[in-house]
Amino acid sequence: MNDDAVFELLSTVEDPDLGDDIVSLGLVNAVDADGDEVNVSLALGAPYAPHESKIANDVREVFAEEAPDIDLSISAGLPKSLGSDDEVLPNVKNIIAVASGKGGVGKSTVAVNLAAGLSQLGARVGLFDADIYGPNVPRMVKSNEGPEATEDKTLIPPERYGMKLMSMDFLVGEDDPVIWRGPMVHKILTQLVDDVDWGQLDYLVLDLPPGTGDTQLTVLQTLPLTGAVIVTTPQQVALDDAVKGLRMFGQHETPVLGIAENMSEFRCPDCGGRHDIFGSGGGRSLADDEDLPFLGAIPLDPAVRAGGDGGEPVVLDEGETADAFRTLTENVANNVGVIRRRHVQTVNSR
Ligand SMILES: Nc1ncnc2c1ncn2[C@@H]1O[C@H](COP(=O)(O)OP(=O)(O)OP(=O)(O)O)[C@@H](O)[C@H]1O
Repeated sequence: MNDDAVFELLSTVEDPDLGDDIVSLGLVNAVDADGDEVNVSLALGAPYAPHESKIANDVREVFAEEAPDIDLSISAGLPKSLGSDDEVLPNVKNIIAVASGKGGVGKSTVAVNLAAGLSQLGARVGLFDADIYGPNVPRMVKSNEGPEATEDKTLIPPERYGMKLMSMDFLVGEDDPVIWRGPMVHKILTQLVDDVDWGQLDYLVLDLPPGTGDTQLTVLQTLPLTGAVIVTTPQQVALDDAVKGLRMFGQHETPVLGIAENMSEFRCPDCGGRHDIFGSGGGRSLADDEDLPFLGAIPLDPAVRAGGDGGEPVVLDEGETADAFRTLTENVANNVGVIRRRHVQTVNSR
């Protein structure tokens, strides 16, 4: 088989999001056909995202049907020319910030379950609790041990549920009130990023503090974010604040991966009824109004709080709420993939 024949087969594989085939979109980095052996390198940027796995599977299927004798191997990754030349976190493929306009809407809960969900899919994940004023991620994953410091003062993050963890909570006592001024926020955040040995990661999930203050600004200015997930509850006050968060990311040209609606409906374990305690559908209509993806609705479920307090993310369980978190995780990963592939496509079509 020669390169042209390989390209012809590849051009029958459609991208599920971008509405064209992978060859026309420029998503084939390279083809190496040598007799019965064919290597294909695809420009995929969101490891374990279901839609990107589907693209790779579709390629395998086309070869299995049309050229069953070929020994096919597929590698995936962004072309080198597009790889980040950022000095900051060069071994981290994607950085996802989880943000909310308003406090208490479940942003940390979503960040923890998203990170655990990505890890459950098979990805290499880091979870960075950047909520310096109220770091509660360690409790939500029951991580009692802090990082270890090596001789050259690098911090080795502890691991829970396969995720590498870093939190302000490891550096200050749990009950110490933290009062940081702007420049200190900047210094501590850059240290937490630079001095930590994250290793190779597919996704680093950041739990930002609520609102649009110093920390958010510092993160936007210092970290090469892939995109942001905005968490809101369905009621109007939360939605109004979520819009402010959206605008902040817009001003810094950070893509928004979508809107997640938390504490959606309450499923009463006693009467079996469904109650909209904070209203309903607000997250979805915000997403529609802003022309952004809706990532999913997480029910108001006592198991979520118990999971948070008990240190076991609900996404790792069974049931409807766990399924809702899994759907959210998959949608986030798929949208990371869309951002990555669209970038490849744009650069290729220049
Ligand atoms: N879907 C849910 N069902 C039930 N309880 C929830 C749900 N989501 C979050 N909670 C609970 O609500 C509380 C607040 O959640 P969380 O700490 O994640 O919010 P936050 O937006 O990160 O808050 P902060 O503003 O302090 O950063 C926690 O006790 C959490 O367990």
